[in-house]
Amino acid sequence: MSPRGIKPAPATSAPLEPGALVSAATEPAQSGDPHIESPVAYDGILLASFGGPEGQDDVLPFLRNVTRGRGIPDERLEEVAVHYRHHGGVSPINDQNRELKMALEAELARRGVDLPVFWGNRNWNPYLNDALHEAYAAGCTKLIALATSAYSSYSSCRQYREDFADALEDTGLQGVVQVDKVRQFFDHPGFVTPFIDGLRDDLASLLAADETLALADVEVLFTTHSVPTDDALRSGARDVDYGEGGAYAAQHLAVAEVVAVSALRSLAERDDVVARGLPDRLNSQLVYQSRSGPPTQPWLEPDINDVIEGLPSHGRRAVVVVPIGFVSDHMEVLWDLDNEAKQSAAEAGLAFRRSATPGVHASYVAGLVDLVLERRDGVPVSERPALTQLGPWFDVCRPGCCENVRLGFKPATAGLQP
Ligand SMILES: CC1=C(CCC(=O)O)c2cc3nc(cc4[nH]c(cc5[nH]c(cc1n2)c(C)c5CCC(=O)O)c(CCC(=O)O)c4C)C(CCC(=O)O)=C3C
Ligand SMILES: [Fe+2]
Repeated sequence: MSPRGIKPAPATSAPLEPGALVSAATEPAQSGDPHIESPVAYDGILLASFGGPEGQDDVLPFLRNVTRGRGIPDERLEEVAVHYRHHGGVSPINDQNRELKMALEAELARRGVDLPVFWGNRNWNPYLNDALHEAYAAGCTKLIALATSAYSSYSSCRQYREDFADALEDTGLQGVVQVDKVRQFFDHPGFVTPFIDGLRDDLASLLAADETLALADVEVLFTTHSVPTDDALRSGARDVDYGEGGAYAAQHLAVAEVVAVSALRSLAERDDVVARGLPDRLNSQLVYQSRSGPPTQPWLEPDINDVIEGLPSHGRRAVVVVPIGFVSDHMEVLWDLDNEAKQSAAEAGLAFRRSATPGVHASYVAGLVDLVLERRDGVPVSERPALTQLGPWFDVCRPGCCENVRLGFKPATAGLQP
């Protein structure tokens, strides 16, 4: 799929202060400019991820890391641990990142780009501290980070930036090593294309498996991680109203629309599909999964399982779940979708497909390299690919971006303070 709609910034729905786009960037991440349009001599890539346990003995220490500072008792953590216990205490996420690192290295080599990749996690081995030590030992002091998280929210944006600042302090490398971060890439064609391909293939496969089924009988559920509504409202930039659910929801809704329209357009080229009747639009909606936190705390809704349960009363006979919030098949996908959502669909008598995540899809890997090079080379904003009106997102996070009021202010790299 070729990138459609490469268009000039600024985004209509994310107004900036007057003059904010006039870029005279000499100072990368400390600049007041949201986009850096002059080259920066990065000498390494920091692949930053969540991390996960790799055996039963790792599970509790890992969960204590994830929830540190929030005083959650071990017996409550054991409830969450069930998902990991069931899979031998092993999260698939680390192997997925090992594969991604190798795929990035291969793509960089193919393009003749001489940038080493250092991998570090927020919550498990290898930690961000390890990656920074490794980078510094290799002589690298200007790092551009790729976090395995595409959207704007505390968990998917700011928490990474805070943890970079923390790791720089821990390692004594503050002021020695610079850590910038590529823009949130929710609407980058490299990230979106695998979902379009996946939805197209899953719809075609549902039709092939049941000759009485039409596209009008199918509901497409675009799913992402629920977050506290407080966090969602503060996602993006302070002083910009992105509507209910903040930038987090707005970005997902915009991506869902692109994926639905593009998959349908691509199915319209297939005679076997057209013969079964082509609707003007797919039936689709955005749903949320994997909520945690106390029941009294509002999180984004509706929950995917509640929605699946109600689908038969709307005449649906099949469901395709498209995990647009996730970059790979980690535990949230394996447990909450391939296990729970699939079960909900079976109970509702619905045929079920779960679309692929980007993983190491060639377009995703190439897109991540493009994101690094657009910063290294200072590609003008008008030439950066973005499939929604919200992007291309900021290189330098705006003041207050994705802040967390419960945890309070913490220093962060790659953005403007506070
Ligand atoms: C938006 C978002 C993403 C998507 C972006 C991205 O992909 O990064 C994500 C990813 C992930 N979340 C993961 C695991 C966990 N997340 C937790 C807790 C939480 N996540 C949240 C949000 C998100 N999380 C939130 C708001 C909380 C509550 C914390 C609070 O109350 O402030 C907890 C604690 C226990 C619990 O609360 O359930 C665990 C164990 C794993 C690893 C999976 C594996 O091992 O394969 C991954 C990739
Ligand atoms: Fe999470």
